[in-house]
Amino acid sequence: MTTPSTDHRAASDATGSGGLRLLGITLTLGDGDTAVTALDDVDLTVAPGEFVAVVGPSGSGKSSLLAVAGGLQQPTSGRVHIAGTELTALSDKERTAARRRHIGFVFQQSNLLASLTVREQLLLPLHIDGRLDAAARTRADELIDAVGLSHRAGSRPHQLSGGERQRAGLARALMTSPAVLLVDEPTSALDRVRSAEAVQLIAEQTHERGTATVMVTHDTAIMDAADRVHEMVDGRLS
Ligand SMILES: Nc1ncnc2c1ncn2[C@@H]1O[C@H](COP(=O)(O)OP(=O)(O)OP(=O)(O)O)[C@@H](O)[C@H]1O
Repeated sequence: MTTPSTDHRAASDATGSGGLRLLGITLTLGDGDTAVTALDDVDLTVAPGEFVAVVGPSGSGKSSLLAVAGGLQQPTSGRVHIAGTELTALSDKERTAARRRHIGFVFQQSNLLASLTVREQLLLPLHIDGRLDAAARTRADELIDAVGLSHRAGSRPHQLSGGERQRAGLARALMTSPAVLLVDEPTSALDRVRSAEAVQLIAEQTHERGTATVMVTHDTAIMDAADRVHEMVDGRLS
């Protein structure tokens, strides 16, 4: 039997200095006759500073992959390592804390808080962590500018278009420079120019800040911007 310290070393070795690693991930959803193998023995390593795109038909398991990689869903078997920690070995409470600290999510539904302005959405996570300083405020303003929302910094979600809400969600996810960034089809509500800008921003932040980024997409322009493209078919990644 290994000691906790040995386990920790093993976890660090699996990801080097950070990044994301999925090892032998299987996810079965539903029971009995209706059981579906959403993920079938998936291995994926994304190094810090690497931008990986995952493409595949509807129902192939792409959203399940992001949910497991981000600790939102425990796999049926296999291990997830993020930033030197084995996410799948943590308690629910520890996993929630690790998720807040290390992972940025950009989902199609931006999940913005209705009562906060765009700028407040970005500052809130740092405020909760007691890390809200002048540098954080400057970074918030830079990111709001980078996603083209400077004129909307004081607006609340109901005053924004769908594309603007998505861009605010992207800026918020980048705010804490997460070790791992998980993006679900970020461009569906964006026009082509905005979409290219959003992808460019994600690629830049990935490379500059050493983020391990996984983006699920159907968009060939995004595939061109990615360092690597994997295909998902019937829960298997190739
Ligand atoms: N709660 C659930 N219970 C049973 N099966 C599920 C459940 N959620 C998803 N599935 C099934 O798991 C498989 C993978 O779904 P998933 O949402 O990961 O695919 P996807 O590639 O993201 O699809 P899309 O591109 O349409 O969003 C599908 O066959 C889906 O029907």
